[in-house]
Amino acid sequence: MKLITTRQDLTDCVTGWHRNGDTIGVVPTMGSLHTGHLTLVKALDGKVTRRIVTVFVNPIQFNNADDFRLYPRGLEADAALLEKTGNVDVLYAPDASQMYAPGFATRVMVSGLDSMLCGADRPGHFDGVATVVTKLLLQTRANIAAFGEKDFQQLCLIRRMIQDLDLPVSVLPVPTVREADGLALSSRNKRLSPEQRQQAVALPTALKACITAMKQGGTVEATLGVCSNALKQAGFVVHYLDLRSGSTLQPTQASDPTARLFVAASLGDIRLIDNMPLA
Ligand SMILES: Nc1ncnc2c1ncn2[C@@H]1O[C@H](COP(=O)(O)OP(=O)(O)OP(=O)(O)O)[C@@H](O)[C@H]1O
Ligand SMILES: CC(C)(CO)[C@@H](O)C(=O)[O-]
Ligand code: BAL
Repeated sequence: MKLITTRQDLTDCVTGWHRNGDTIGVVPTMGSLHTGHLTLVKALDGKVTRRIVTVFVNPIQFNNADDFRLYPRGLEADAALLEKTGNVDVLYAPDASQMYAPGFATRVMVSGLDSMLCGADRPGHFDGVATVVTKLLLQTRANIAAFGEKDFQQLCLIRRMIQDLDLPVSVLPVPTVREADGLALSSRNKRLSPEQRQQAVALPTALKACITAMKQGGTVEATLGVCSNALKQAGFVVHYLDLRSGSTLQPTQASDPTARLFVAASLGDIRLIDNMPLA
């Protein structure tokens, strides 16, 4: 595996690959890699001949300076983990000056999807995501890009953006990878204290209980209320808990076959998200 940190070296590399008839898969990440990320890389098996993992903690998608400052980082450990998996050709880890030259003034905005759920909670977040993902897709010239369903709203928004901008790349969605107790793997989990880690299991547990209650005929409003209280009792501050249509993320009913339950909630200053389909 080659570590590339400049745009020019990346361009040279992918230009050579395309000339040789290779197809390229990319897994965009913010590093501090875990099994969820490795599952995204594995999902590219048999679909492409070259694989790139990008690691870039994108400053413009953070609406909270402390969240950016405290975001877990560790490029050496990330490189060692990817090296061990043996199926990554390039780890692309640009620094901020490679991505945002002085005077950088452009934003990609996906209206509608960017202002609900996490977008309402984190103003500007999805403009930052859409902008950096556009740049990473153009820089890597990827044919396929893998994204996790753990960040389901991000996945919907990126699909919309790729379609709207005619970007020549297809999206590979990957189901959420979970710990044995159900907690979705997430880089921010590394910031949880042992006590918070125990509390955190309430997140998937409450979602599952909520889904069961809705399937048994409980009204959406009442069921969400019970679930929200369970989370508060476990020590969470709940930012949103909502049932949305799986394609457009509009509010929906339990009878909708694409209905998904979405949650964002914090333990201390650590904000976690999760989602599960009803069906
Ligand atoms: N548990 C998981 N299962 C499947 N995909 C995941 C999982 N965790 C992260 N991903 C995906 O990996 C990609 C990179 O995500 P990112 O680097 O932000 O990691 P993360 O674990 O989501 O961190 P955090 O949410 O704390 O920022 C995204 O497409 C994300 O959806
Ligand atoms: C897609 C992404 C790498 C853009 O910075 C980030 O939002 C993430 O890791 O999900
Ligand atoms: N995985 C989502 C990136 C973020 O929280 O900024």
